[in-house]
Amino acid sequence: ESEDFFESCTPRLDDTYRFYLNKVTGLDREYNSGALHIRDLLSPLFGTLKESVQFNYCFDIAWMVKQFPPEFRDRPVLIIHGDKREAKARLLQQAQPFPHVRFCQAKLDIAFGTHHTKMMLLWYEEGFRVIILTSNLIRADWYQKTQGMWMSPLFPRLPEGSRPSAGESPTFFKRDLLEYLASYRAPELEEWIQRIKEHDLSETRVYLVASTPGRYVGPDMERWGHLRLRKLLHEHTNPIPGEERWPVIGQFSSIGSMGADKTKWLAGEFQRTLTTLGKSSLHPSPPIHLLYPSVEDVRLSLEGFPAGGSLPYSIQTAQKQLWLHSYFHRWKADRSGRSHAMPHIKTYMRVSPDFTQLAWFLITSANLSKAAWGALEKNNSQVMVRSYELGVLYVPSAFDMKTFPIDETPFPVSSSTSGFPVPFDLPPTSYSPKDQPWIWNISYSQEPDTHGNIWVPS
Ligand SMILES: O=C(O)c1cnc2c(S(=O)(=O)O)cccc2c1O
Repeated sequence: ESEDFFESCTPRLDDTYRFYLNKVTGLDREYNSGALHIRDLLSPLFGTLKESVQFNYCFDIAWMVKQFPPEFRDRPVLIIHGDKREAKARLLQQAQPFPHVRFCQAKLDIAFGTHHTKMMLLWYEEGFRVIILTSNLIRADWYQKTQGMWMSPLFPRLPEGSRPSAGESPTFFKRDLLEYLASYRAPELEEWIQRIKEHDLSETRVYLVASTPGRYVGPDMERWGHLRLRKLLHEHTNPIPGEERWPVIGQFSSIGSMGADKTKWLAGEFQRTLTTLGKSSLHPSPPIHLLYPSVEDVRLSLEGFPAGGSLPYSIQTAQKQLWLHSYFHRWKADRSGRSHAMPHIKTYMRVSPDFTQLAWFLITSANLSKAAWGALEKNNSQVMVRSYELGVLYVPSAFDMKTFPIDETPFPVSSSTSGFPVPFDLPPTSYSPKDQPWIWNISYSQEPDTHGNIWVPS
């Protein structure tokens, strides 16, 4: 059957978790075995493309078109973006030479909201595939950064006349994806909602964790953002003896305003979510490790200081929350050969005290920000979400396991392990007293970066 054909001749991919890193230019080949470039994702080896949708934040349309193989380069592409006014005009102008590229502007009616969601809907002759990822559609995001993705199986078409609810997965991924797409209330997405209804998504083993802008009350509060994550952890994980010693890890590439102290959001509602395990009413305070690159990590990276152009932590925000930086750990990823490939991936997880097991793992577009995850308001009777975000949650119960063993040597990829390929080194490395978090709008001119340059933002 076509899936076997494609799986057999696609690059040898571990397809237990379907979690992949982007290829990084300049690494030993072993560290890119099992990693994927955008041209791999769009290759005929994964399907005979008919049409696609690209949800993203930042686009280089001419570069994107070139990533499709020649035989698919004129297939219709729908771009879902959040640009308005002049930015929208510039984006549409980029596609002037490409009549097969169309646009849909996502509604952003709440201030400071952005369309961060990164997803590919790929409609093939053979069926349908979904990819949820962290990379923008620009060359720099696919060159020398650490990025990740979840790639769905090939979803076959349902037999004619199947009920729309057919093809549902044990994780209700089909219902949840359709509800997310419906939340755009965009006419251009109607035909895609219909197409997905006609396919069998039953092999999906991840839960969708999405954010869509709005103010939510009552049961709607648990549909999006961190309260959605809390609900999934409550329902689909189990309490662990000694769970107060199981650290939480948050890893991200940008940081919003967290308030004057940790009780305002991070150690309050957000920590309550990240420490949820099953229906235990305990509210443990396990260690929380936050991974965000230091100035030295950026200076010594493959890209050098320009890597910091995608780590937009501003001095205006940082100076209001110096308390946050005591949680920070460096970006160190020798296990994937990516210690010098700055992270644009975002991951959150709960690990065992000896860092050999996972209680759950999330890859998402969501950075450490209230805009992305949502914040409770009105005496906790309402939650406000500003941005579109999208990620997938792995829980052991969806893989008939109690916990995920961690694969400490994920590269070169090998089909033998059943371990989860956590992309960075565990345990995390705390900042040294001299380390400072990378801030993108101040100067660094004391020591040159790997390219011999200094950083003087305009
Ligand atoms: O991937 C994204 O969704 C995303 C969003 N925003 C970014 C910004 S900024 O809009 O916050 O200034 C600055 C640099 C990189 C960014 C980025 O990579």
